[in-house]
Amino acid sequence: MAGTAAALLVEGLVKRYKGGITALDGVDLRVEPGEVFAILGPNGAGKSTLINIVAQITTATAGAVAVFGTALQQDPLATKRLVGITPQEIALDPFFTVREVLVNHAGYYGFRDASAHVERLLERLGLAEHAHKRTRQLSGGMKRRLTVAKSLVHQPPLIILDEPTAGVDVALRRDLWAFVSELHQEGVTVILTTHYLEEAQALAGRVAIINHGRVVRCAPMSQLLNSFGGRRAAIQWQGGVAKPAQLPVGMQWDVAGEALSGTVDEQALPQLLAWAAEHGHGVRDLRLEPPRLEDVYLQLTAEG
Ligand SMILES: Nc1ncnc2c1ncn2[C@@H]1O[C@H](COP(=O)(O)OP(=O)(O)OP(=O)(O)O)[C@@H](O)[C@H]1O
Repeated sequence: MAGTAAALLVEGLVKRYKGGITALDGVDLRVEPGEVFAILGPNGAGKSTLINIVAQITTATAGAVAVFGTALQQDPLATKRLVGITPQEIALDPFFTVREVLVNHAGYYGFRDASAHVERLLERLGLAEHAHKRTRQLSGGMKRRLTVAKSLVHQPPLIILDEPTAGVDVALRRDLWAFVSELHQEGVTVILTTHYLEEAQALAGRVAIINHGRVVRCAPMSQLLNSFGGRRAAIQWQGGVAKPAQLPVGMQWDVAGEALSGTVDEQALPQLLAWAAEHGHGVRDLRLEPPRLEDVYLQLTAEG
């Protein structure tokens, strides 16, 4: 049923490395065509292992992977053509020029005349003026751009970006994500990992949080944020206020006694304001922010 096939289907995936480390401990995931899907988790959670299995850099100990209905184990070559993967570690041949890297990579996928697409990628990723340079002459950020371009040279319908913005400056991060959004609008399915949670919150429609090789939560972003009861709150008092004996959990009193901030339970805030009114403490400023992915993430990964 090609029409209803998931862009990526992962079932019961297990990976045990030699030496006994279980990096994936039974992972199930289904990413629909056209989604932007974030896979998040602490260092060592198993994200890269999962991506490396899909990229066929490493093999699974157990479980199954299918891309747009094609089983990786049955047809590894066809699967490879359907996915473009930007690995976390940059590995580029130092002796080729930027343009050669892309043309050669297109050739590897059987594209004889990929020049128009290669030129478009060079242009769009800000690499055109560096196209004649050997890769060893590139800055880290430029290498990162080239790695992304390389993963797109065969025009795959699914792209997987493993921390594409690790160690790159703000301008490039913004640029890369704008490009990813463009690809998404063109219908490409995007799976990404990042430790910049605000970026994941802005981009992804759904999120899977992985910890210790297991999916601890998989949900639409809005659902995940709404499930978190806490709100970020910051209060400034009119003048100094002595710290109350019972402070709401998750809030900090500043040293001067003029402000209170932190993550507060929804019920605790009215109680705090009632306490302030009772004691005649005026509120100079009160700010409430919607929950952040970071707060939900920290809660879920701490429980794991
Ligand atoms: N080639 C390998 N041989 C042995 N153990 C490995 C290998 N690669 C990864 N591991 C281990 O598997 C576990 C998962 O690592 P993985 O790189 O998949 O995590 P990650 O979620 O991508 O982490 P990060 O956010 O740091 O990139 C870790 O304990 C790691 O040390």
